[in-house]
Amino acid sequence: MPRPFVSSIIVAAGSGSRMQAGVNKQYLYLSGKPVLAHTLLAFEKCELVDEIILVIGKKDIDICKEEVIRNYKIKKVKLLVEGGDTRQDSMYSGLKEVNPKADIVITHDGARPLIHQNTLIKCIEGTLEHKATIVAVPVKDTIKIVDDELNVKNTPKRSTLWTVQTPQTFDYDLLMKAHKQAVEDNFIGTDDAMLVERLNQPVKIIKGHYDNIKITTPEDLIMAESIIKIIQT
Ligand SMILES: Nc1ccn([C@@H]2O[C@H](COP(=O)(O)OP(=O)(O)OP(=O)(O)O)[C@@H](O)[C@H]2O)c(=O)n1
Ligand SMILES: C[C@](O)(CO)[C@H](O)COP(=O)(O)O
Repeated sequence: MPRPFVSSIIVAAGSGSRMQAGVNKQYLYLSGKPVLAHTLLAFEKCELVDEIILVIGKKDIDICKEEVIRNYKIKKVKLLVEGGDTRQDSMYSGLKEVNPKADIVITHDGARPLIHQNTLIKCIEGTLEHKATIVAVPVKDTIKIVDDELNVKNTPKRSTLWTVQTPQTFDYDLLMKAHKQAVEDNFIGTDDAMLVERLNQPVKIIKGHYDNIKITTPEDLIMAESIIKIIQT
């Protein structure tokens, strides 16, 4: 089989309200580089990735071009796309701009800067076989289902629970079909896999790493700094 064309969509157009930084969290500095530079450099370095569609907020165009793309010489970014109101809207805006010759689309949060190279490779190779793969790690805590008044309703079996991250990687046509169907049904999900699951398409887990954290609240930045120090020693 010829080498597949792999497009990546990186969404970085959120408001970062839980970070309360006054600037989009993707431009906060982590170990001397903007968070988004770490994320983009991982995709730039991966030989299996052919292009990056980067979805950003309108107000971030200058900072993104100057402080990230130009400073860190990110050559694979084919297009900057303006994001939407929800993560799903942003992703769909990016998906519409993917090179139509793409076989596989690998989606990722701009706010997950610690993605490992071996995970990217496992995602792409796994998707050639399974059409839909998502990175996840087994849940370590006991999880409770609760009602609106915080009464515990039940305790699911922990061995069936996994915490889902990104990348989430799909056959291009499948992901496009899933997003179009979600728009038609007015369905909003918190990850791309939910849209694919609605089509009754099996989704396979790729076991990832606990340190692929999403920078969401201020303590996540401190944690990410510590993880980078450990990796570098
Ligand atoms: N309308 C949106 C919302 C989210 N995202 C992106 O989706 C990823 C995951 O979202 P999250 O970390 O929850 O980001 P925010 O929505 O920015 O955070 P918050 O909920 O704290 O406002 C982030 O890289 C974020 O930039 C996006 O591109 N467009
Ligand atoms: C896609 C995701 O990162 C998987 O964990 C997550 O669902 C994004 O959700 P958020 O509400 O935008 O943080």
